[in-house]
Amino acid sequence: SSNLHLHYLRQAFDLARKSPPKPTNYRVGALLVDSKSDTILATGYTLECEGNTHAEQSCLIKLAEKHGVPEDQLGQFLPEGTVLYTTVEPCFKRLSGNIPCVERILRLGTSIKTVYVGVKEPGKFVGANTGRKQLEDAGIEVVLVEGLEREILEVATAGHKKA
Ligand SMILES: Nc1nc(=O)c(N)c(NC[C@H](O)[C@H](O)[C@H](O)COP(=O)(O)O)[nH]1
Ligand SMILES: [Zn+2]
Repeated sequence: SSNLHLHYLRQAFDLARKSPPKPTNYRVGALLVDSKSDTILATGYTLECEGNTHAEQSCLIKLAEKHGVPEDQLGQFLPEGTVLYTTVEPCFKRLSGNIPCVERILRLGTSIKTVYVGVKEPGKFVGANTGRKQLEDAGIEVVLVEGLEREILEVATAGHKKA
């Protein structure tokens, strides 16, 4: 139901506000949820984990650490109904050259079945984000959850100089 999605997206939004503002990225929050048991498997926000990390990436790193495996081996430990909530859609390209989160999601196989997104990525850094099609082509559903767009973008761009 949409208010359940909004409930989790609001939690992701609260996480985004913990991210240190930078002019070169967005402040994003994310959650991995087991939709079958309604359990939060991991939380994450931009720059939470060591290095130049994304919110989604931080969720995966933390959960992989919990299971004692490298991030790219996490697929086997994710329950069937795992879903990802992220305030900004997963990146498909990063100006830093780091592995994009769409690729991090795809290499886990089909364990993540749906990605719930608060807003599409603005074009500022990498132009139009084509990640949604990559996910859908791999059988992963991408759902835009409406209602927090303005707040999400305000927090995401807080480190950018005012236009
Ligand atoms: N979904 C998402 N989660 C994040 O945690 C984050 N920071 C971005 N941001 C997307 C943006 O395109 C990249 O931040 C820039 O392309 C710079 O790349 P780096 O972040 O330095 O690797 N997007
Ligand atoms: Zn990313």
